[in-house]
Amino acid sequence: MADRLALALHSVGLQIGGARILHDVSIEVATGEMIGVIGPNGAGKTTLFNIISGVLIPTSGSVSLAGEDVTRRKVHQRARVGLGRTFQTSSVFAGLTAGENVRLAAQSKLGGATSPWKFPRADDEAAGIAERCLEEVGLAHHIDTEAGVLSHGDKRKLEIAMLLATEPEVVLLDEPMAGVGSGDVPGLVEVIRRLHASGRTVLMVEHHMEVLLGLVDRVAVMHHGELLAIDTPKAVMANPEVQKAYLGETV
Ligand SMILES: Nc1ncnc2c1ncn2[C@@H]1O[C@H](COP(=O)(O)OP(=O)(O)OP(=O)(O)O)[C@@H](O)[C@H]1O
Repeated sequence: MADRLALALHSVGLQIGGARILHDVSIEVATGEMIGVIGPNGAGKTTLFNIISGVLIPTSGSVSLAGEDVTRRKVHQRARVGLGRTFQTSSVFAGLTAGENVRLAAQSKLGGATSPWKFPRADDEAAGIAERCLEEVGLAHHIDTEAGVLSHGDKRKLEIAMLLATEPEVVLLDEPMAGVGSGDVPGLVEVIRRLHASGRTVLMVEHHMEVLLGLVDRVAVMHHGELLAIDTPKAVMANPEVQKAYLGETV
């Protein structure tokens, strides 16, 4: 079983000064599984993503990707092992077209120039990848549209296309629905569902509970820097400890 784990956190902790930010977090994610990460504000969800992606190094415990210990590896080294991530805030270049944005992401993977002023010819490999990835998120018709004029929902899809261009096996989505209008939610949900259906392993922090519960295989609940529960959506929502942690909030 261990060799089929896409991601394993073993007793991960993070202490900053006197503050205990994360404590004893252990999570095993099977290849192809989709996990939702929830928890009240300040519970440690973003910190957890930062530790998985290498932005932060834990002060205790270990992180493995596809069976490889990456605890002390840098962000770009983890990308090489197959980890990709989107952020809460948009990371697209507003002045470039959707196609150019994805080409830049593809070039970073291919090891080419990432400067927007040094595009290789349109028929190169990166351009092909860009077309394929935009197609996968349903944005092929926007290949020549300036990213800045896309709706929030389409910008989120574009970020996912940029992520796909780096060919990740494990994908971290940080609040993909944030700022997205209700009309754009179903389309974005469908893109995330396909991401999962294509066999990729997905971890998603999302406050939009209805969306999250309908998508994921399991839910990890963070509370005060600890993992309170990890189980199926149904079991987690029926868990009295989880309900107590959310007292005063709508689950
Ligand atoms: N560098 C740091 N130094 C001190 N405290 C920090 C640091 N980074 C995070 N924290 C604290 O750690 C806790 C967890 O923060 P984190 O951003 O991971 O929570 P979160 O669950 O993502 O919250 P939200 O839902 O509001 O985004 C918070 O109390 C935060 O103030």
